[in-house]
Amino acid sequence: MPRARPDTDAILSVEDLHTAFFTDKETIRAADGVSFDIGYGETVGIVGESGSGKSVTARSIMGLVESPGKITDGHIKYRGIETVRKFADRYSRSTADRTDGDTVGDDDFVVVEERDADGTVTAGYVDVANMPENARQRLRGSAISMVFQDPLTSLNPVYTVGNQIKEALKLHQGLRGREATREAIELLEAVGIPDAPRRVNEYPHEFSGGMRQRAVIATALACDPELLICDEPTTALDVTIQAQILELLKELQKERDLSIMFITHDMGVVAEICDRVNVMYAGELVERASAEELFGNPKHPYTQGLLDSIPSRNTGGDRLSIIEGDVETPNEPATYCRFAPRCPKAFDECDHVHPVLVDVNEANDDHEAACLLYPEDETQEAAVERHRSQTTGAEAER
Ligand SMILES: Nc1ncnc2c1ncn2[C@@H]1O[C@H](COP(=O)(O)OP(=O)(O)OP(=O)(O)O)[C@@H](O)[C@H]1O
Ligand code: NI
Repeated sequence: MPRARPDTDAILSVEDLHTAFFTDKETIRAADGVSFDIGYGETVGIVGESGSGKSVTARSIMGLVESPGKITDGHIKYRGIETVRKFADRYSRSTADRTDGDTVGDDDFVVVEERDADGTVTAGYVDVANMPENARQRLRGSAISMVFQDPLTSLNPVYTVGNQIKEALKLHQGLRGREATREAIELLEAVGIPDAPRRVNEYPHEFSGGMRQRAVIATALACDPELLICDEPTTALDVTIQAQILELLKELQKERDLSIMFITHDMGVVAEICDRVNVMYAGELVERASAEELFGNPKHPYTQGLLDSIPSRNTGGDRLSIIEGDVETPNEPATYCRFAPRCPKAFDECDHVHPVLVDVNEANDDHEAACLLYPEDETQEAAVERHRSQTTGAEAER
């Protein structure tokens, strides 16, 4: 059951997202029923091993899923009010004669929930999952902006760093000429690039790895986003530089009131930057909690395994243990626990019942795990029954 929380707390709500790749050989259910929220000004982590579906989830939000991939079901509700207003003016039907609380119907991707007395939209959302491509293009890189792992894929080697930032400024804020140059320099300074007035005229290859990633972040900020999606932004960098970039993101978040979705496979990085964490496995979220709670009190055997595998300083950086085996590719709808084959705590039912996210116990309503062991204060039988009934219920609805 999704937690009751006023909608307006979240700038982004992903609801039962299904994104699949249809290849000749197989269907890969890369995001298979993913739901989570990102609150205003919050940093939310998505963590999991390679192939668990983190990037596909991010690309779905950005409207960047490429063929043979497709969002097949679910909603991605973006509530940034400026954006909703812009889209409501442009796309929604007969906005003028709609009253408070009125929506434009289920199929529409702009939903206005509230207007004030003079008709200004005060609440609503655009549904990225159900947007036509032309609308998606307008959204992309404006309200939501993305920083990828490899800065070289985001920067074009034949243009100066400054020109790339200026291009974004022109596109999204209509700035040109000297005004744009001044703003580009300011952005480079904001991301901690020294000697910005000179470096603005340099090419990406003249920047070091860390400086390049700073330049990418500056470019992402050029459209003045409310939500920044970072997909492993520090993975290619050495530890010292990584720490600096994380510091920078924290500062920028405070200064610009950014919401951040942060993707990583590194639990150490999660601990460093995230307020809340979603743990992903084979296309599904298997645990979520505040970062403090997740690290202090991990409940899902997969999360416990991930935490045990954090390289420890005490062991000279050696991994304490690793989870044996690989993430399975989700080809079929899950009718069992996808982690069971690797799980040290698996029992018979894990092969036959699909676990759904449930509160881990009565006392804790902000910590959920998708594992038949929970709620832990119920008998094992009752817990299994709860998962069984919720899965069949959800399936029947479809
Ligand atoms: N373009 C594509 N065509 C076919 N399958 C794809 C494509 N992109 C991703 N997938 C599949 O979707 C699944 C999830 O991939 P995704 O890139 O989201 O994983 P990830 O969690 O981001 O992993 P990593 O940590 O390695 O970046 C994988 O099985 C992957 O093979
Ligand atoms: Ni990825």
